[in-house]
Amino acid sequence: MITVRAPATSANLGSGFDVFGVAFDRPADIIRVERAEQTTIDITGVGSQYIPTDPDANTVGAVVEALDAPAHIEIDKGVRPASGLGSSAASAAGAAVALNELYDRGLSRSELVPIAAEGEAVVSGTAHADNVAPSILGGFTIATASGVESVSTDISLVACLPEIAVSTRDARRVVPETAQMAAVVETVGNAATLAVGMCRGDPGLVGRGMDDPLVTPARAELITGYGAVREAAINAGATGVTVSGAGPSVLAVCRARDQRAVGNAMLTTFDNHEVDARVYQTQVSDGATIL
Ligand SMILES: Nc1ncnc2c1ncn2[C@@H]1O[C@H](COP(=O)(O)OP(=O)(O)O)[C@@H](O)[C@H]1O
Ligand SMILES: N[C@@H](CCOP(=O)(O)O)C(=O)O
Repeated sequence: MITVRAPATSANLGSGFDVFGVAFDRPADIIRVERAEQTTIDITGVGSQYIPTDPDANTVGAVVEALDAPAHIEIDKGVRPASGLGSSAASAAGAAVALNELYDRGLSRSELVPIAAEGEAVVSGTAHADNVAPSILGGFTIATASGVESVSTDISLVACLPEIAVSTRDARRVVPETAQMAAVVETVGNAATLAVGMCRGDPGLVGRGMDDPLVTPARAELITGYGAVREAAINAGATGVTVSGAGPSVLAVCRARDQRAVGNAMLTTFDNHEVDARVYQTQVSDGATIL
């Protein structure tokens, strides 16, 4: 049996829609795989009652197909589904790393990224790799059609998960199909600023580079209290705030000393809007580990 811990992730980071991602130190999914004639899936943990065990509908099933690696797969969910924290991706990433090891396929971590992304196509309709890349490689990742880059960095994060479910498939439907050139120029500038900030470990630059006029405004509408939560986090010291992935989690970047205040401000503000929430104080961390 092979056991892998695959971390939650946050994709987009505002200006990097479908491209940027970061790995968290927690929460994480635990994936156990054993060789079998037929693929079967058992699921426990947070939100497991909402996740299909049919391999054709579960993200890990697509990974089994792509690696031709039938197995009995146990998924212990630490990452709530429909959270904006890469829940479906964590399972796919963990399965890719685990099955590659179990069947001795010899693929590199980078080669596993497009394979795990096939799982995302099952649930959201698009094989976007911006969650599976950091869950497999760790750090801050840039996933494009021509490959994936990863840098490790020391950046503090606060992710606030409200008790609202937003499916990635639904949240992709509100993404505008066209964009004004001025908004594209602004976004490119912000994305470049963010990438430099990650490389320098500078939360001020990362936060400044998170602003996004293209996708985030439409997604923010799906999250009760988003505007007020964002403002409260900034007032508490966050250097940037955006929708995490497709939502409903809200992601803040800050200095380590401000993490607690930022998290409390976000929780209190969701509570003022009668939304229960929980907070993860985390930092950009390593990718999947074989235990
Ligand atoms: N292994 C899995 N883990 C989590 N969700 C899964 C898995 N396989 C399929 N799903 C389905 O994917 C959807 C959640 O994925 P998604 O909407 O992308 O949310 P998230 O942002 O949490 O990844 C749910 O409908 C869930 O049933
Ligand atoms: N780029 C994707 C990311 C979805 O992330 P998730 O954590 O919500 O699954 C998108 O924005 O649709």
